[in-house]
Amino acid sequence: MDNVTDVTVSPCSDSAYIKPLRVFYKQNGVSKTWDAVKSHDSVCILLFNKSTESFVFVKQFRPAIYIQKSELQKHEDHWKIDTGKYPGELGITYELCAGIVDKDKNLDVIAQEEILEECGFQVPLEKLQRITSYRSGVGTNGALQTIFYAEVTGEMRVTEGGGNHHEGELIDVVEVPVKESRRLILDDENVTKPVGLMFALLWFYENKHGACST
Ligand SMILES: O=c1ccn([C@@H]2O[C@H](COP(=O)(O)OP(=O)(O)O[C@H]3O[C@H](CO)[C@@H](O)[C@H](O)[C@H]3O)[C@@H](O)[C@H]2O)c(=O)[nH]1
Ligand SMILES: [Mg+2]
Repeated sequence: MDNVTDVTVSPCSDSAYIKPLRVFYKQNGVSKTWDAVKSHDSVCILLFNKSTESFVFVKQFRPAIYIQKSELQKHEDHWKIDTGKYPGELGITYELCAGIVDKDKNLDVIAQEEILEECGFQVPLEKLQRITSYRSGVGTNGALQTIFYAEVTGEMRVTEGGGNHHEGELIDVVEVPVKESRRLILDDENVTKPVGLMFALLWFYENKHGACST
């Protein structure tokens, strides 16, 4: 998964996923501009496997994280990244199972499909608990992310997960015992992760921890 080579970066104006835009406006009569990205909303799910008393996370290579941690070298109209100096592992993250809202379906249905596709569990809709929603960014991208919680068991696992291979998704499913996960909230800054994962764990320890035996 971290065997990333031949990295080239170019400007982007015709994406199916994002729209980089420049906003012109007046605030209290003063002219201003702001550069922002319009993108899909998303869902994510904290999955707790009761059979193993572990959280089910996904690990994947994230180009956005990788370019942020690397140095872009200009070559005419594009950039290159030296993968000898900046190896692919820089872009590997631990995340909640998550997916973009790019279909006209209810959020819980999208979450259910994402759990099956990425983690291999068949979860009935009534087992999905909506926790809350929040803006995933405020400076450049204000998309809405809705977070769910679901408890699963070994019997609910129907595939190995791993993402949609037709779309080229390459996802490792990792289970981290509840006992070891607390360090992901504050202590382990070397694990690259989104704030939603940290929030979800705090929510679990605050609201659910008494429900399991650890
Ligand atoms: O530029 C792109 C963007 C997406 N894809 C494809 O689209 C899929 C999208 O996957 P999906 O699982 O639906 O969404 P995520 O990439 O997991 O992103 C969601 O989950 C992330 C983790 O919470 C959030 O940061 C994002 O905002 C949210 O959209 C990818 O796997 C690719 O197959 C591309 O090929 N190129
Ligand atoms: Mg995803």
